[in-house]
Amino acid sequence: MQNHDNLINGEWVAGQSYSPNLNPSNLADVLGQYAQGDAAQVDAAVAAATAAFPAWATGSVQARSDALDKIGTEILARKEELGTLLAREEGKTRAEGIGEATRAGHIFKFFAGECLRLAGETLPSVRPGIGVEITREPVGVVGLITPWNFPIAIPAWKIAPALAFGNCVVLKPADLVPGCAWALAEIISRSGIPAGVFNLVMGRGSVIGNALVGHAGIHAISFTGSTGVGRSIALECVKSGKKVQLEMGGKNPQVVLDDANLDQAVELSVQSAFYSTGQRCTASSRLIVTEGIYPKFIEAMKARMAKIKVGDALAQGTDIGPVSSQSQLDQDLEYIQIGKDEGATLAAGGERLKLSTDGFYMAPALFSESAKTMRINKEEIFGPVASVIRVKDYEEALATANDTEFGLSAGIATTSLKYATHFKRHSQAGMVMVNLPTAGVDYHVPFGGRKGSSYGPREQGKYAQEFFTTVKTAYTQA
Ligand SMILES: NC(=O)C1=CN([C@@H]2O[C@H](COP(=O)(O)OP(=O)(O)OC[C@H]3O[C@@H](n4cnc5c(N)ncnc54)[C@H](O)[C@@H]3O)[C@@H](O)[C@H]2O)C=CC1
Ligand SMILES: O=Cc1ccc(S(=O)(=O)O)cc1
Repeated sequence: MQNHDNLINGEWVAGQSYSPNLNPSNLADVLGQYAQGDAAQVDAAVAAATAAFPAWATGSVQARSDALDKIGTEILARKEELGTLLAREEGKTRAEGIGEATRAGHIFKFFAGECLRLAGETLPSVRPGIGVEITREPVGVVGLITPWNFPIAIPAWKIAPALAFGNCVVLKPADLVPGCAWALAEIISRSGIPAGVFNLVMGRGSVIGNALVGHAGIHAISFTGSTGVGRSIALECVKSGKKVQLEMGGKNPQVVLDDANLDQAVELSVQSAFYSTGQRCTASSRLIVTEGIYPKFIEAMKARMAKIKVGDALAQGTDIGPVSSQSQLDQDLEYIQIGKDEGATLAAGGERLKLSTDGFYMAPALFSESAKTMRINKEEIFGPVASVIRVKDYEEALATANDTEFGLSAGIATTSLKYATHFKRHSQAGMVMVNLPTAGVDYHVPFGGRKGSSYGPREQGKYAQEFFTTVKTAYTQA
């Protein structure tokens, strides 16, 4: 069984101990042993990044661009292998895994271009004879803390802009899925980037994540994960004056109006509620349906859900793989019980499935007759569980959609231009979809939410420079 080490200052460094990386489709399948680092390794990684920073920050942008392009090219060339690894360690289907690896490759190539386009401004001063230049400089050494649900795309979409804009990186991936992050680090280690510019320290959040957040040598933290951890990280960062960016939970609404195309509304609801096992921050978990279409919608959803094949993530024909871990499965099943106890009707699914391999399988669940005040409609479940809320009309649908502490993505299924236009303007979400699933975003445009979903500048696209650079204003007397 291969040991996978941490990458610090260009060297592979053994962990204090090693943890097995288990396949959630088949617990008998162990992908390998992955290093558990400690606070001393975080210190060493930050020291290496600090030493590498001056040359990287002021060096050739062509060299940065070439390295990012090379990383993207290798990921794309190996997308099937990496996608298979991803499916094996996280449990999304192989097709979804290959799609995610492809996204990661495109992200590196996108930022290979972006680093050449980083622009400033020159303005006349209000005082005669003086010029003003506004430029962007890297922030410094950044800590990137990533979750388990997108094990290659989320590391990619934090690493690529960080490096493109001249920062040095310490990546701490989710303990549950270190395999893709390690494979990415291995590719980056051969890209021509100098030692210390990129470092990988695997291990527990409470050890490695905590040490990174509290480290005086870290200038900024970019985090994706749960709301509780995100908020505690933000507090620590504010105390020590670090820049911070958080992508956290969602309770994304999918509105379906009477005038919607029923087949399309059902398909996009199934896609965004249940695909990737519902483990996407952009998944729809509240299906808000006007009363004229409600009965037909419930029946059509049940019929469509009966065709979903839950199975081994690597098997041909699987639509939905397992839940990622025992604790996530326990959480999902607990919410099924909570929904029943609250009086919602379990219209389909929700049971633990025993298949031919020992994995964390459950049938996607749909609650009907649910109320917006129920816990299943207020708290992020992060599994293949959705509930339908019946509303009178568009106005009630919009108010219900916005009645949440989160605001990541929101969707509407309608053939009315009037309602679509109004929803785009009045939804309190950072990303709005018309006749499209709430999950399914492009890699080259901003990603992020409002209210409790996100904090700090947007990720992705050219907007990523807001977080990974700092602005300097320079005055010159001619
Ligand atoms: N919005 C999203 O994309 C995601 C949301 N979640 C939500 O979070 C719940 C728990 O999942 P977890 O993997 O446990 O998420 P988490 O928020 O605990 O972990 C996310 C990352 O933060 C690290 N971390 C944990 N504690 C830390 C600390 N004290 N200081 C610094 N870093 C720390 C973890 O090791 C991981 O790398 C899920 O059930 C789901 O509801 C989880 C993953 C992604
Ligand atoms: O990498 C994060 C990520 C990638 C994709 C999506 S979506 O499924 O396309 O919405 C969400 C987050």
